[in-house]
Amino acid sequence: MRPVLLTWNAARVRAAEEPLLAAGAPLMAHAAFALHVAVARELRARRGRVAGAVVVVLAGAGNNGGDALHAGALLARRGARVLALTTAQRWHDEGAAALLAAGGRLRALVPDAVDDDAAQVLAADVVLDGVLGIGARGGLRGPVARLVEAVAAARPDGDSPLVVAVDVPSGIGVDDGTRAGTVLDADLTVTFGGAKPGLVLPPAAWAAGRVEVVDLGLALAGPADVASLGPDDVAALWPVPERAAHKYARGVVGVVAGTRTYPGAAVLASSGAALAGVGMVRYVGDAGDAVLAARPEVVVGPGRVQAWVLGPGVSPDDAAQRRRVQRAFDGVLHRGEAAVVDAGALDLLPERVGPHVVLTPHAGELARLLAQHGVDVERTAVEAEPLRWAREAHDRTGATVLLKGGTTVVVGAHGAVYAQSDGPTWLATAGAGDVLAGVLGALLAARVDDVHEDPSLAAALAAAAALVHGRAAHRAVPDGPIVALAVAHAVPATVAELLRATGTLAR
Ligand SMILES: NC(=O)C1=CN([C@@H]2O[C@H](COP(=O)(O)OP(=O)(O)OC[C@H]3O[C@@H](n4cnc5c(N)ncnc54)[C@H](O)[C@@H]3O)[C@@H](O)[C@H]2O)[C@@H](O)CC1
Ligand SMILES: Nc1ncnc2c1ncn2[C@@H]1O[C@H](COP(=O)(O)OP(=O)(O)O)[C@@H](O)[C@H]1O
Ligand SMILES: [K+]
Repeated sequence: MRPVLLTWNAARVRAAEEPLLAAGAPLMAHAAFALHVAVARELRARRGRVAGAVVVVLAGAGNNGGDALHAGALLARRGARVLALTTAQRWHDEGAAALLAAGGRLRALVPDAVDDDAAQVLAADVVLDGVLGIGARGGLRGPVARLVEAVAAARPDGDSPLVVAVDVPSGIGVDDGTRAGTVLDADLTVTFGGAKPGLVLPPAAWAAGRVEVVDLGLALAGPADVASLGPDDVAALWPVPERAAHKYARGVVGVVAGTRTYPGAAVLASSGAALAGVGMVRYVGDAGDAVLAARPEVVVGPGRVQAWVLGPGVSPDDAAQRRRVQRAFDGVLHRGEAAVVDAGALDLLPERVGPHVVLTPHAGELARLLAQHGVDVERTAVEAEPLRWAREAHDRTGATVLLKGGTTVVVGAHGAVYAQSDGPTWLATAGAGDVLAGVLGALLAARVDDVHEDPSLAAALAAAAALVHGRAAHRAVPDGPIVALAVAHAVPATVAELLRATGTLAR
């Protein structure tokens, strides 16, 4: 299983490259060699051999183009028919010379015949996207932008040719995960020295395909800029009961969710918490009958808790539930109880809280929350720059922020940032967020003391909850429609599988 994927901003990668380049390390040769090995492997898997394969290299002006041209040269030496289309006024001289010496061809894109060039690209077995790398400023422009648009339009299902992005898909926001204009969606990204944030952050990450990191021996020290937890990491974060454990020691979650008229959210949030493994779930509200019918182990009524799940299904006109949410916030502010703040509780959030409070908005809710703090931003703008706005919400509230979406972004204390893409798109269904809130509540209840000791842990737990939630959806129904309660029911087996795989067993 995959361990955590760490990513570093362009400036940090460059800084780490510098001493090696100064010492004469052949980084580009190394990068290009690894790139050609990956492409050769894909070609062999697809068509049996490299010789005779048609390879188109899109080569920009910089070193990214140099990597692609050198890899093209190595493929040409193995018998591939390689054509490089240069996309700028200049190109990497050494890379171009190597390609020509190996029998490859090179010519400039024809601005007036973009459709002809697009046809060439579409007829290839593989395309190397080496237009822009970490030196990109903004998106693709000019003829290459039109070429990529034409190719994308003719390749709606991401079919042939295989697209391999060199270092990053050209034109993505390398550090912030934005997508300015058209990007050629890759099947595979071969990235050098260390992964980049844009390869895991939405929406750019969706253009990266599978990501392979080529180790260049860079000393990338200190915390990563953005991390993406893998299944391996969850076992270390998950609270596995000790032999001496009892239910109170394992943590109690208090759920303030749902109403008598809308009990569903209460059931889903309570189920998420109970099935994630917690000492006890207390439900506080008017939907106790429905909760007990679904989950007889839940205790209905107030009492001491370590963490709250506040807000799923709490409507603005339910004064009683809103009072209960506010009472819970007293415990959060004065007794250090942790909390997951979702949906209807978001507009009751105190002005300033700590990172032991995790907000779980989707993009629309985040826009509304920011509006409460005087920041005017539309939902679509949040979707275009999730990291930026999740960070803004963290800075303004002090809370850890888990922004839900196709890729979930978490921003927490001490610069902790995670991006998780674990769930199927079927997960975008009513009530799925309520289950996630419950699962996260269970983790916070069990580990609230650790969170107070290391506030950035709340972000890691939020990322772990998103990972388990996403994998539970896959397990509930592989490749098909799911309902929220089925996701909750798949959580125990999902956790068991992750713990087993790492040899972490309860004592
Ligand atoms: N420093 C090194 O020796 C290494 C660099 N490597 C490669 O080098 C890349 C970085 O190379 P560079 O610094 O040359 O940068 P890039 O190759 O990303 O591109 C820089 C060039 O593109 C132009 N440009 C920037 N944004 C543009 C836009 N939106 N439209 C059109 N043109 C634009 C710039 O003016 C410049 O000429 C990495 O991504 C990686 O692929 C690897 O070979 C590993 C070693
Ligand atoms: N395109 C998508 N692909 C995968 N997961 C998604 C996608 N869109 C949303 N999700 C996930 O689905 C869940 C939906 O939660 P939410 O919007 O809160 O719904 P609800 O409030 O009805 O429970 C979240 O976990 C979110 O990350
Ligand atoms: K590229």
